[in-house]
Amino acid sequence: MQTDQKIFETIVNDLRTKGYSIQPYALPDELADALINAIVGMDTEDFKSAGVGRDTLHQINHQVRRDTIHWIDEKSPTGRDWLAWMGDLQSAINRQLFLGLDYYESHFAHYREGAFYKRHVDAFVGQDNRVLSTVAYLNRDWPSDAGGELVLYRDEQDQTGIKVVPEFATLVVFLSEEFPHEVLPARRERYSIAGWFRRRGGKNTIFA
Ligand SMILES: O=C(O)CCC(=O)C(=O)O
Ligand SMILES: [Fe+2]
Repeated sequence: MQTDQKIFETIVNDLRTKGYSIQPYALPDELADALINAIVGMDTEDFKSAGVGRDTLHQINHQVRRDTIHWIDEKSPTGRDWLAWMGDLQSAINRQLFLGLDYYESHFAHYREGAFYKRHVDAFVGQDNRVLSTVAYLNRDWPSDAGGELVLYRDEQDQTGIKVVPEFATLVVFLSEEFPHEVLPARRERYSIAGWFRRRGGKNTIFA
């Protein structure tokens, strides 16, 4: 069992050398358990169809994504624990990479059987202040033939990508502007938390 600090250190080093990090068993068991219990215990009306694009461009596009989402806040103890843990990761990243991250937003996501999210980037150069994307998975014993993998592409040209199985407690972190990615159709219900570390009012210049 690795300590949180050790995991954060590995993530920081991965981000520095590759711009992304894939960490199985990253979330503390207790936290991941509380999160999956929270998500499964929610009513379906607590989840909204997810949109595409920001602000005025925000629209629901079922050709692009079919997940439903629920934003996480500090009202519940589990929400607080999650945001505190990601806050510790934010501090570790800022200490070593000087990204000046000052805000983290995240939502539960539920992909029903057959749901997907087509290839996209989470932020556009100069248009957004999303610096790092994060995805945490909450599916115990995900079968190898169940699909639902995240495919992370190294750049616009990459058509092969790196496949990530959405297995319980795995955490993925990557530079939002750099890595196109998609979610392949899942053959069973798929639960995750997608989130973004942001820097208000500033562009990402460190990796430019
Ligand atoms: O669930 C995943 O693996 C990725 C989700 C995603 O790309 C997003 O919500 O922007
Ligand atoms: Fe995404």
